[in-house]
Order: sequence, then C-alpha cells, then structure tokens
Amino acid sequence: MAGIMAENTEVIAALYHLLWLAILLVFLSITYKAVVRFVFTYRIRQRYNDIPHLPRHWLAGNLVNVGERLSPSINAHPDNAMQEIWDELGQPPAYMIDLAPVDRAMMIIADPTIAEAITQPSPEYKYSIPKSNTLQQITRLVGDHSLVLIEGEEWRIQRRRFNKGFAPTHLNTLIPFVVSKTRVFLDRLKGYAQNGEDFQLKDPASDLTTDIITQLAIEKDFQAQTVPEGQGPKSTFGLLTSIKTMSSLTEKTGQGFDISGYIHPERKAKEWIYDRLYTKAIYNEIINKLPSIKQERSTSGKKPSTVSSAKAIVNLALTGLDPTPSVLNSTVSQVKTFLFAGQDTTSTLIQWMALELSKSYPSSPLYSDHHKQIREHLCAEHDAVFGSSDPFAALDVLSREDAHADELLGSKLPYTTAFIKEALRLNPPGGSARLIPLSPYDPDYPNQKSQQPHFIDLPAWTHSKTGEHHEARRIRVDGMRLYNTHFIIHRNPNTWGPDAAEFDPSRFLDRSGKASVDEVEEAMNTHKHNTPHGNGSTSPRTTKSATKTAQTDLPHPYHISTLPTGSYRPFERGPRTCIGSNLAYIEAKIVLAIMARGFEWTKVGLDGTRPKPEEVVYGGTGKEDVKVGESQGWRVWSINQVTSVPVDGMRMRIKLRR
Ligand code: HEM
Repeated sequence: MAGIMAENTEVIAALYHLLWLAILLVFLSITYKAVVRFVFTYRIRQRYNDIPHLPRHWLAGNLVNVGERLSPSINAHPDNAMQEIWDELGQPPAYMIDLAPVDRAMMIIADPTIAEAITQPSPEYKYSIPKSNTLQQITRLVGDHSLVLIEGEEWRIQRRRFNKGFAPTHLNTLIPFVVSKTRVFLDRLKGYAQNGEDFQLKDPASDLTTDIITQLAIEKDFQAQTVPEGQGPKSTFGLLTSIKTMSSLTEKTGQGFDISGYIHPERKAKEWIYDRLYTKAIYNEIINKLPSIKQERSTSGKKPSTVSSAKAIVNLALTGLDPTPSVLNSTVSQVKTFLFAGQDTTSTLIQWMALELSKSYPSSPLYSDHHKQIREHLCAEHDAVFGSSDPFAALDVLSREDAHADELLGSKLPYTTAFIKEALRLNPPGGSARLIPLSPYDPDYPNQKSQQPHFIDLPAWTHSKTGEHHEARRIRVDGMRLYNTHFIIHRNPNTWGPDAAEFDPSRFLDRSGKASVDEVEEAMNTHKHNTPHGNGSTSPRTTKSATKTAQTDLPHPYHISTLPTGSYRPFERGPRTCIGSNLAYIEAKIVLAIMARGFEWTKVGLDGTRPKPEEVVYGGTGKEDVKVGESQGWRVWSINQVTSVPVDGMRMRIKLRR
C-alpha cells in the first residue's frame, strides 16, 4: 500500500513538473511572439515614413482611423473607403496604411507607373512580385493549386497548360454556344419586359455567365438560366448552389475586423461541407471525362492537331498527361477557379453596362444628352454591322456559318468595344494585391532572411487641396502589402483628366472615332514589355504622370494613347494578367448587341427612380436600401463579395424598344 502511495506521489510530482514546463514553454513562446511583433511594429514605424499616410497613433498606427472607414457595417467595398482616404491625403501617387501591430503595412497604389512596376517581371521576381497572402482566404473557393494563388514554376507550368483553352482560336469555336445561351438570356429579358416588373439584372446575367463558363471549362450544360431555384444543380446541395454558397461564405479581405468571421462555428462547418461537395462534384466530372480524352488520343494516335477539335478546357489541359493524383488535383483547382472567376466578374460588367444605357433615357434622373449620343453611336454601329431591321439580329448574324463571327466580334465593333472598356474602367471588379517579405527578417517568411531591401519610385506630385509640391523619391516597400487599386487608378484625374469620373467611350477610339480596335489595343500596349530595373528596385521606364502631349485631333484630350503605360488595367497586366479577358469581351459584346437596341432600361431604386415606402426594396442591403441610399447620395455603389459587385444587384425595369 505504502509502495503504491509513493509511486502515485512520484507520478503526481512528475505531472506537476510537466505542467510547469508546459506553462513555461507557452510563456516563452508568447513572449517570443510579442518581441517579434514589437520589433516588426518598430521597423514598420521607422521604415515607411516617406510614404504619405493619415496621422498614426504611436501604438495602434492607423488601425482606428482607417478601421472605422473599412468597417463591415458600412457595407461598401474597401476600394470606396480607400478612395476617400486618397482624396483626403491630396491624391498622392500612393499612400500607406499602417496596421501594425496587428498586421503589416499596406500601400494603396493610385499611380499607373507604380502599378506597372510591381506587376512586370524583374530579375528578382521573374513572374512579378508575388501575390499577397491575404488571397489565401479564397483557397477553399478556388482550390489550393489555383492559378490565382500559386507562384513560380508551378504557376508557369499550370498557366501554360490552361492558356490554350483561352486562346482566341479556341474561344472562337465557342461563339455559337455563347450566342445560343444569349438567346435564352434574351427570352428572360423579354419576359421581364412583358410583365413590367422590377428585377435584379444580376440574376439573369450570372446565370448566363455560369452557363457559358461551365460549358467552356467542363463541357457541361447545367442550364442555369432555365432550371428553377431549388431544383437539380440549384437544389440545396447542387453544384451551382455550392459555388454560390462557397462564395458567400468566403471571408472578405480588407473589410475591417469582424470577429464573427473568426469564431462562427456554423459558418466554418458549412464551408467545410460545401467545399467537400463542390470539390467532389468537380472531381467526378473530370474523372468521367477521362475515357473520352483517352479515346481522343488513341483514335488520333497523337494530340489533337488543333485546339478547336476538343472543346472543354479540361480536355485540352489533360490531353497527353497521365492523370496522376497531382495532375487531377491541380485540374480540379483550375476548374473551380474558372467557375468562380468566370461568373461574377462578367456578370458585374453586364450590370454596369446596363446602368450606363439607362442614363440615355429621359426617364432616368441621371439622363444626359451625352449618354443619349453614346447610345445612338452604339446602335448605329450595331445597325451597320448586323442590319437595322431587327434589334436582335446580332444573334442570327453571329450564328450564320458564313458570317465570320470571330472577325465581326474581333474588329468590326470598335465603338462597342470602347463602351465595354469604359464600363470596366469606371467599375473594375478587382485589383491586385502583392506582398514583398520584410528584409532582413520577416516573421511570416523565415526563409527569406537574405533578401535585399526593395525600393520603388514615388513620382513627384502636387497635393490636390493645398497645392504643395512633393519631389519624386525612392521609397522602401519590403514588408508591405502592395495593392493595385484599379478603382482609384482608373478614376485618377491626374491620369485620366478632370472628367475622369465621367463615362466616355471616346477615350478608347482613334482620331476618326471609327478605327479598328486593334489600333487602339496597339496604342495601349506600346510599352507592354516595360521591365523594371534590378538591384532590388522596381522602377518603371515611364515615369510621366498624365504628361499630356498636344494631340488635339484625338477624340478625347486624355485619350488612352497619350496616358502613362498601365493606366488601364481592369484585367491586370504583366505575366499574371487575367486568363479570361478574351472570353469576357466575347460575352460582353454579344450581350451588349442585344441590350442596346432591344430594350429601354430604367434603373429602379439607387441611381434611379426612388421607390415608394410601401414598395419592396431588394438587393444587397434589403429594405435598408432606402436608408443607406440616402446616406450615400442615392447612388449605386459596390460591395465586397470576393469581387466588387453592385450593391443592389442592379435593379431594373425594362421595355422592348422596337
Ligand atoms: C470582366 C471580366 C473579368 C475581369 C475584370 C477580370 C479581372 C481579373 C484580374 C484583375 C485578375 C488579376 C487578379 C490578381 O492579380 O490577383 C484576374 C486574374 C485571373 N482571372 Fe480574371 N477577370 C475577368 C474574367 C475572367 C474570366 C471569364 C475568367 C475565366 C474563366 C477569369 C480567370 C482568371 C484567372 C484564372 C486569373 C489568374 C491568372 C493568373 O494568375 O495566371 N477571369 N482577372
């Protein structure tokens, strides 16, 4: 008995010591982390003083004064608050938000030359400065091997594998399918016109883009436009519902601090379940395709000689490869990426285009003669190319085999293209966030100890309010997140001129206003291969900021061809440019060809006619629309739903025009 007691005492004493040891280890680890954080904060406070910024608290930096403006309760995309701060700071080329000790500092970029410098290759960063780790928040949505997330050689190999699926030669084979799906979209619009009820354009537009991207990616027609909600792929656990749910559950970066996002177990569980369902469904679709891909190979004995002989992007990407687990995993990630990236972005573009059309009708409170002229130009071009007898003739013409639809869409619609470009300029659905590890030691990147300091050139600028001049200077940026804020870059009056906030497609037309779009593209890409300097420095070749050459015969004084390189970048530029831009243009051109001539658009609610109190107001803010609308000057603004989307789903009422 005494022996057992003694043994127990020893065990208890040993456990007691272990407990103390554990407490000591936890204490040391917390102390170590606190010291690292302290040093990190100290460095941040020392390093970036040369970059314009709002006043900083000695301990909390900009956490409070910027955090208040980014609060999720404001229900606006962070780009809006960032533009507000930029204005307040006098519109500098870039400014800093200091989030230490909670997070690293962030640079908000408004100047195209800086944006260009960080997205072009350099000796240090072969495929441009790496993406920010904040993007990891979309990992479940797009898969961990997604093109959007991966870096280095892995990225290069994957991009090469999938580029062919988005090449114009391949996309052109898809035009008949896009046209046939746009017919279904047209039928839905006609339905809304007939019943005269308000609707959110986001619904038919995102169903259309879903139908197109699922076909292109995995050759699967889910008939998103006709399947009723709650059935088939739109049932509770259906594939289309899974994508939407995954997207809505994704944490929104840059949206201030929201504790519910971190501790919501129900949300985490839901995310896990839908991720499993979604990934499995995509995986099965790919597995089911393997026999036909093999068949294609064995019948031809070699790879298909033209990309057009195989339609789905996965077919193209898997042809000639052994379907090893790693190949299949990365393919699943890319398909998830395409389904996500191919839907909301293009649907959002369609919605903003409709808003601009609505301003051309006297019923709109935002009516202007300028908008009416723009619509007339647009319709005249459609009359000339597709014939004037039927407003929907574009769909018939484009489906005729002898029509050379690719040429029509490629170069015969310069005004339409300019209209689309302008809609994307004012309302870019995304931006690009990059990150350079802190030198010489970064707590999040311990393997990067030997890295050199990294500098970029901040061009000279004049404070928009005080008129104070600031000389150009080199600023140190390692350790920072660098955010190319397309929303600000595209609306920067120092680049785009005093009417930067106005919708005007002539910025993208040539002298005659009729030239082929290729010429405009050429002008835009003149400095395409602009490579930054080495030695840990990123410095663009073009440093002029809105330096205007006297080109009075251009249709717009701030014509795209006169602007600094990289002023226009809705799809981002450099190696990590969007893979789907050609597809987005094809879709937008076909849709615009029926929206402009076929319907009279009336915006309802925000930016349009004010609803009566008893009317149901729906959209991102629900019945709050009216209240929030008042505070925001009754304009449609964008909110953060992974990409930037119109707050009210673009609520419209339409009539058939002819
Ligand atoms: C109006 C439509 C679209 C806009 C404005 C747009 C915009 C962008 C932007 C700004 C990026 C860079 C993101 C970053 O740097 O983190 C990007 C990348 C990407 N986009 Fe798009 N996108 C559009 C449509 C599409 C479509 C239709 C697809 C595919 C089906 C697509 C697939 C991708 C992919 C895979 C990437 C990553 C490319 C890489 O890093 O190699 N996008 N897009």
